[in-house]
Amino acid sequence: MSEIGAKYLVVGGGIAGVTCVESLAILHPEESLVIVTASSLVKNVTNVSFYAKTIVKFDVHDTEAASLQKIHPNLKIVYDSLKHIDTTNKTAVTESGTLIKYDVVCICTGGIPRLIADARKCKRILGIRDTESVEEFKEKLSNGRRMVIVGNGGIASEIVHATRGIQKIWVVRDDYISATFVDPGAAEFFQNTFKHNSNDKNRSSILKRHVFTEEDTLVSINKNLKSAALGPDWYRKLENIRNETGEQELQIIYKVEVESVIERNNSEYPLDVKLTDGKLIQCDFVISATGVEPAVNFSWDIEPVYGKDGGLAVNEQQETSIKDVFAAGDVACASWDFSPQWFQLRLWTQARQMGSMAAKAMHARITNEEVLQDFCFELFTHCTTLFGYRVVLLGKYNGQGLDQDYEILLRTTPNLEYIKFVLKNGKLQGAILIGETDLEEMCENLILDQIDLTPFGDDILNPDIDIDDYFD
Ligand SMILES: Cc1cc2nc3c(=O)[nH]c(=O)nc-3n(C[C@H](O)[C@H](O)[C@H](O)COP(=O)(O)OP(=O)(O)OC[C@H]3O[C@@H](n4cnc5c(N)ncnc54)[C@H](O)[C@@H]3O)c2cc1C
Ligand SMILES: NC(=O)C1=CN([C@@H]2O[C@H](COP(=O)(O)OP(=O)(O)OC[C@H]3O[C@@H](n4cnc5c(N)ncnc54)[C@H](OP(=O)(O)O)[C@@H]3O)[C@@H](O)[C@H]2O)C=CC1
Repeated sequence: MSEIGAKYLVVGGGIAGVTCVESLAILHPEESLVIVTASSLVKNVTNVSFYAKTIVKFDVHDTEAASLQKIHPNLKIVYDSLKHIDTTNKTAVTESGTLIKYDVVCICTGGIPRLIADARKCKRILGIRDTESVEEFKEKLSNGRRMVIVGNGGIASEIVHATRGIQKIWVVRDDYISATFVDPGAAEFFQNTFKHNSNDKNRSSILKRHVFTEEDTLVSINKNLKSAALGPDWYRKLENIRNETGEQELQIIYKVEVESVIERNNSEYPLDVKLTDGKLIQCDFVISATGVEPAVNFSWDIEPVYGKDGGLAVNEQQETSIKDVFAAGDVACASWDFSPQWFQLRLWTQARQMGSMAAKAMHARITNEEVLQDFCFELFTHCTTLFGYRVVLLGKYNGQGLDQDYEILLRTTPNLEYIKFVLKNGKLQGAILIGETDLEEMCENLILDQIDLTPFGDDILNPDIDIDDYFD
């Protein structure tokens, strides 16, 4: 067994692990650091642009792990998987038997797709996580005639938008699409893009503005995982794939789940998918885009506390229940008392923020300093692209956790923009900004400063009034 030692140990080469390494390189370049990564490619963030103080957009690429050595002269890279961690004696052992002694460790092992139940017995049910799974999906796409997509979050929305030349049956358990990210109004806004060409320059801008209340609007790695999770733009690889079947077709089936998937040998289609409403769909394969499971795929001398979602419970310093063991990214379950406008969603942004926070806290532990939680945890922010539109989500954008006690202010211009403000007691709690709204910074300020907007009434979203002037 080979043996190495380091002050800092980071496990996982996804965005959380790499950010942790990069931050430690800045905070403590003279100290020894080891990263254990199962893949020679790690994630790298570029083109960081700030829409506002906490609203950040960036690109994510694969890069050779060895390139990390350029930024950290004392970095050692172990190309292996963590097998066991002994938190009492502060040692970690990898699959091929390397023993690593550490002072502080950060677990960044990410997540794996949480698939529908029958996936265990059927190879035609696919999850999407990494480059390998996309390759398999591409192969199925180019030969398939009909696919069923299950789930109503980011991956399902992107697949529906990006795929062509195959029949798509999208099975969602909500009564509107893309429920993880948007509300029924925004879903309708997106669905117009299925019917109209959003690039049509002659579209008429009909403007609607209305104050809604809740009642009005809302119905109410593991060891086999060799590379990190994909991120923005992964679906572009799918855009040019067509098969011989011709026209694209999309059918959305609402308020149902998949009851069972059965393989058939002597049938036109190899799969029978039975839905909870009794309907039977025949198809070539099923995409299960049904969320993420934290990947705690190694053993411990002492089990740490887990969060409700199976992730490693971490406090505001990203430390687990075991001293000197930190965790960041999809594997972690945020278990502190959140600020009113923040909550956890497993996203690039949060993996990066947690990786950076963990590095600061690990450094503070080694140097006996105190560190406060980073400001970015004050406000939930997410910038993405859905159905070809820029989408910025801020704070409690869907009224999450606000009970029934909030108001919605909405402005929408079909095919152009959809703006939703969530207000409680006259103060902005969250916002959905779809399109080039240019309202990000103003919304960020209004949420963070909790300014009473009652005096402005509906003018806050009046397109003829430059609301920024009020606050200058
Ligand atoms: C298809 C897809 C599209 C996405 N699109 C977006 C998007 O548009 N915007 C967005 O914000 N987020 C997006 N996400 C989510 C985002 O990719 C994740 O939240 C983020 O990558 C998590 O980073 P991570 O570092 O925690 O985990 P991962 O990226 O999963 O990295 C974990 C790493 O740890 C390694 N590992 C696992 N176990 C071990 C072990 N025992 N020993 C050593 N190494 C190990 C893995 O091989 C991997 O390299 C998307 C996710 C998917 C799957
Ligand atoms: N543009 C972006 O920002 C993107 C982000 N991602 C991220 O990647 C990760 C994986 O994406 P994804 O898989 O789409 O996960 P998400 O968590 O975004 O969405 C999962 C969806 O599946 C539904 N679901 C869960 N279990 C079932 C089931 N048994 N039957 C039917 N529906 C079910 C969930 O419903 P319910 O909410 O009711 O549980 C939810 O609508 C997530 O962390 C996501 O945030 C992925 C792609 C794009």
